[in-house]
Amino acid sequence: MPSLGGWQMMHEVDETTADGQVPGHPTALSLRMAIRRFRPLLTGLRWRLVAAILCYLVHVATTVVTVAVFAHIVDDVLITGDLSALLDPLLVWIAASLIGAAASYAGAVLTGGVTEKLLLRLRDRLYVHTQRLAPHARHRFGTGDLVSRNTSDVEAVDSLLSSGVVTAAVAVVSLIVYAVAAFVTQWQLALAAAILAPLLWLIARRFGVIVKRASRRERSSAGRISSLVAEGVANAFAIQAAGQLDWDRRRVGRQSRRWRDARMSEIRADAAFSEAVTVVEVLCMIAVIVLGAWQISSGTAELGTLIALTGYLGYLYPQIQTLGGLVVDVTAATASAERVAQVLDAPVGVAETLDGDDVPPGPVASAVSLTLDGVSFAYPQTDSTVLDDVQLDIDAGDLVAITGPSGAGKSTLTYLLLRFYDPDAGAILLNGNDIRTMDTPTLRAHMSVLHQRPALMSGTIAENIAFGSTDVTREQIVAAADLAGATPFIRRLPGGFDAAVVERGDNLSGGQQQRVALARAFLRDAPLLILDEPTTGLDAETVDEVLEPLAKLASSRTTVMITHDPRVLAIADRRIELRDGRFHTMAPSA
Ligand SMILES: Nc1ncnc2c1ncn2[C@@H]1O[C@H](COP(=O)(O)OP(=O)(O)OP(=O)(O)O)[C@@H](O)[C@H]1O
Repeated sequence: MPSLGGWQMMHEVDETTADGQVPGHPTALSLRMAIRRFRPLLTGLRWRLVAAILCYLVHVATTVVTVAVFAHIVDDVLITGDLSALLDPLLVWIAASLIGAAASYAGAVLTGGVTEKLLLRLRDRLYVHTQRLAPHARHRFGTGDLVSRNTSDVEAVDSLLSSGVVTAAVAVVSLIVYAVAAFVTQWQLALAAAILAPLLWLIARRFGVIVKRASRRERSSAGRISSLVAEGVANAFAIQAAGQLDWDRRRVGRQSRRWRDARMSEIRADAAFSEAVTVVEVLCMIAVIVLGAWQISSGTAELGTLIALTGYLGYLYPQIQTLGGLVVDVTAATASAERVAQVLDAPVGVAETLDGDDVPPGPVASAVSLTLDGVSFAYPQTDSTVLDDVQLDIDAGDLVAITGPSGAGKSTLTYLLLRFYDPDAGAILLNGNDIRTMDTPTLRAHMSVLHQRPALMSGTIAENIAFGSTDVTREQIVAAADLAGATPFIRRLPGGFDAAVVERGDNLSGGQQQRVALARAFLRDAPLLILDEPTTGLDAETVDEVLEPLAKLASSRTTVMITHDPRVLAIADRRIELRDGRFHTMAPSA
């Protein structure tokens, strides 16, 4: 495993800059760029958005009708006292309200459908990309931060597209409709009301910038909190055993306070924006009422006209407010869009993995030889060579043990074999074929990997054994467990093969976990076995128990085994030490 420096363990690492950007992830997006970037997600959904907008416009039209009807009732019924003229406008009012309600409902359902579909698409794309990140890119983000980007940040992107687009389109068109209705009703009063409207727009733009800066810091802090919590939960026992609960609490607390400060900036800007808008609105209304009262007193306007105009303005101002709020919200959401884009822009293991999505594993050779031919490698954006022109030939069926000091590059070698990276120079050959010429799923179908800590998932024992194999029967699962010597302990579990395994297999002992992983490798039956410290952390007795099935598994396969354990080294055909970027053959007794 890549070593985690002591400094990192003891000090909180926060790479966030003052405005919430993370160095090394420089994807800064303006609102327009963010929309352009994610717009392809709307493919095939645009007509639904248009339909939703049309529905909302029908709703707007019905509100215009109801205001006009009310003005008519004031002038022709309430002022004149002619009750016989009341029925027709009332019927129109009721009909318009019913149509408006139905249209608004349809608009909400259509928008919701688009939103959910869009979220589904983005979540899927982001998660697949996250899972395929090159190891160095994954480490740079941190687990918790990636979780946060895959959950809350993804949702925020939606406000840029589906609901944002609908809300903006509806607000703009409604604004035009209400403004036209207001101008038709009484243009002088409408003009007085319109004079202050651009001020609202300027206020929204200004607050948008402030909120975006705060949102960036808030999102980045939220991601950092997720990372610290994920790390803390995973290391809870070690933290308590080392008496570091307080230290752990303090570092989460520090980040929580940063988050709170960023949230307070957002809250202050949001509240100030809302109040500024209200003040401007009140000024507009006062202007209209003063001017309207003067016109009525001088006989140039009727009461119904003034009521209709204030009615239209009553509908119009919320639209301006919505648009202004949208500018603020959507600008803030670009902070999340940036974080999602940063992951999507980060490098994956090898480019071919993305294209290999649906490629079924091709025919897998039953035996493979492995050659490292002058392989050199340095991690991207570093200049320290990990592997330097290494040469290795392993015949089909041989077991080669690789040892070497910490940081020598043993785990890196497994990354290269699995093609999370390609060598900078030289080639890795499987049966004489450069692995770069194979599609990644087929290449990986040739391999079983066993880690020091087996990758168990929540599910049942049987599901965990079957992980990585397709179309397997219960009999095959049991047979694999027999070969791994796992059946006795599995049978003792309540539920046997259907017993529950919790996240990371934490309800099984280290030896039991390793045997489930061995059973998994037996079942997968791949010709190349990669073992990365398979017995580290196991006591001597458990190592003895695991050793026999391990040797059995390796006996019919080509095996690369990273280990320092002398008992495990003893079963190897050859031992090689990786030191200073080169392989050094060790004497059999070493
Ligand atoms: N993601 C990464 N980005 C940059 N450098 C890395 C990365 N992962 C590992 N390294 C560096 O590459 C070198 C080899 O690391 P690697 O994890 O392969 O060593 P190792 O032999 O497996 O060590 P250990 O036995 O301690 O697990 C180390 O110097 C390490 O710091």
